[in-house]
Amino acid sequence: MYRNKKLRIEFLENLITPFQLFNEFPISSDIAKHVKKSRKKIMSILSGKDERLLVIIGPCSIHDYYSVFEYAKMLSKLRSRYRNHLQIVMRAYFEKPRTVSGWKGLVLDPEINNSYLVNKGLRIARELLININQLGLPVATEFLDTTIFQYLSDLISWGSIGARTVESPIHRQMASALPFPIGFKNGTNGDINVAINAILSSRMKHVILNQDQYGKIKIYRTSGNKYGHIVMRGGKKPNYKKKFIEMTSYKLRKLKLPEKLLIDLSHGNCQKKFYQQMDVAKYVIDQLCSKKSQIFGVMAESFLIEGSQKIKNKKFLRYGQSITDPCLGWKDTEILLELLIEASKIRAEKYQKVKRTIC
Ligand SMILES: O=C[C@H](O)[C@H](O)COP(=O)(O)O
Ligand SMILES: C=C(OP(=O)(O)O)C(=O)O
Repeated sequence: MYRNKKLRIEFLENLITPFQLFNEFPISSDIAKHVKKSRKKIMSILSGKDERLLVIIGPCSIHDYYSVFEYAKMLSKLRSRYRNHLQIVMRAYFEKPRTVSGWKGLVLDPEINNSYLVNKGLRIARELLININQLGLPVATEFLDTTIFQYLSDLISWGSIGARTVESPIHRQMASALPFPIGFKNGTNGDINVAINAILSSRMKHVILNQDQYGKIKIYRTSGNKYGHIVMRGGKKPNYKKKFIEMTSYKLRKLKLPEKLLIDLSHGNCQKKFYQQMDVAKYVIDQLCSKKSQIFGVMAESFLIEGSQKIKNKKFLRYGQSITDPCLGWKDTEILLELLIEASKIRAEKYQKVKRTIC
């Protein structure tokens, strides 16, 4: 085995190229059209042309193909039923940023045993992304390793830069290259300014070093992404309440940035108590119904079975339950979406009334 004694590294194996993976799992023209359309719809919601509520929902992380695909099939039915009022996008998170250490997600370690079969992880992720999109369900993911986006981003409609990487220039620069809206989380300590700086930075052109389809490292100029926005995810304390929304809006307004906010019902906002996502949702719904709000969407963590389980041998894991943050179960997911659809309807009615009065 190759070891470079001058560096603290040990060679494991060659990474497949994006070209190899695209050949094994090509995107059909129908799926490409669906992704393009979904991105446009999210952009329209962000620019205020589309009044529907954006709902980004799904497991905290993906560790198993079958349970996630079962969840996707159930969610896609609700997406069709609620399409007039909600734009539902499924969370499919394959990379997990850790506060200190822990399982790094399906792409890095698909066997969940520190074997780091990254090529296998990429293949599973791409196949799953194709099949979820095939259901007509757009997909959201977090981009963590700056190499990975070349393999999967053609199948993504909304991306996230997480609370642990939002201050990283490299991640902001990567966001400036991505052709879809990006949600920047506030920092884990609750700092909003790091996310606002990320929005500003990702709107600019940058130069990045990255591989091409054949694995050759190139120097690229990015064109900037005008669809960056903030995701309020709380910190040590929640930040979904009115005073935080108003304060963040004010900061955005002063910088002439769109006053558009997405509320993460989970993470610091539910203080990792999964059921509190429902309480956060009820508060946000009140906000949505009471006046024309800056909130254009919400994010929730949900899976087939509520809660979470400890990581153990893959064979003994409970089917459909998170191995990272605890999630709402399917029943509560249905209830949550019903609540959100009511809020979206009330909001749309009010908006129509205002429009009619103006006319
Ligand atoms: O979203 C998942 C987790 O909150 C994130 O990966 C951090 O996890 P950790 O604090 O358990 O490492
Ligand atoms: C890791 C996540 O969130 P955050 O960066 O807000 O902790 C997540 O959404 O899975």
